Amino acid sequence: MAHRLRLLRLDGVVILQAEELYRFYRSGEEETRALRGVTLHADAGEVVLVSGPSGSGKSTLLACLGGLDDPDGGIVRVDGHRISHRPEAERAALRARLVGVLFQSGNLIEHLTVAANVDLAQRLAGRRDRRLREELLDVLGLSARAGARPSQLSGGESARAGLAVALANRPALLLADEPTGELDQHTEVPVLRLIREQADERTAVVIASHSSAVRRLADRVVELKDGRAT
Ligand SMILES: Nc1ncnc2c1ncn2[C@@H]1O[C@H](COP(=O)(O)OP(=O)(O)OP(=O)(O)O)[C@@H](O)[C@H]1O
Repeated sequence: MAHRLRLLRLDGVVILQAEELYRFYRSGEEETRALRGVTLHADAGEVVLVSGPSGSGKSTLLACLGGLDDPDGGIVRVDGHRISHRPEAERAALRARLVGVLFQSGNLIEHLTVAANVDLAQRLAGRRDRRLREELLDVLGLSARAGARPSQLSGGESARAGLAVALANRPALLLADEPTGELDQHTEVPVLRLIREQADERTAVVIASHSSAVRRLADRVVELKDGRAT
């Protein structure tokens, strides 16, 4: 099985194409050059780790890749669709359909149950797939917690519920910013296993992380330094 999946990963279908991204933050006379010409590609089935010191631009890069932020220069394409340089509503619609986003700040809506959070992610993409929802909750060990609200979840359960939401539409691209940052080694394992399995289903995965377990999982590492990829 592992062999077959490894072969699938080698066929080089480019899912993410980010070319020469620039992002500057300005406030008064101050200018922070968060991204200075970053180019990054990810293939179907590939897990790319974005690594680098604090402030090197990792979160800014991931936000631009998922259309949460718009770069000042350069272009981002996901599965052939340009997601950069569009009005926010268009970026949001493309993101809902093509990109799963798992950020540390959380992607769960507090007043909705875990199941309703997954449903909402599907509705935003114009879909409804109860079976996939049940499958995700089952694989993530959350079936018994489907009716719980985010505030009632442990840290590990929250991370897994966030992943269920990120994967609710079988995204072409999964972006994760420190997905296991608040987890201990024990709870990190199932989250990373599911990310690997998702990649094996041909999703391209880009993860920003300091975790050595994520580094071991990655097929490729891109180092960021002062807004540049080295
Ligand atoms: N909204 C913002 N306004 C102004 N400057 C910002 C903003 N967001 C990020 N920056 C600056 O841009 C640079 C890159 O920040 P970013 O958060 O992308 O780095 P990072 O590598 O993700 O850091 P960390 O590992 O600490 O999360 C930093 O100098 C940061 O202070």
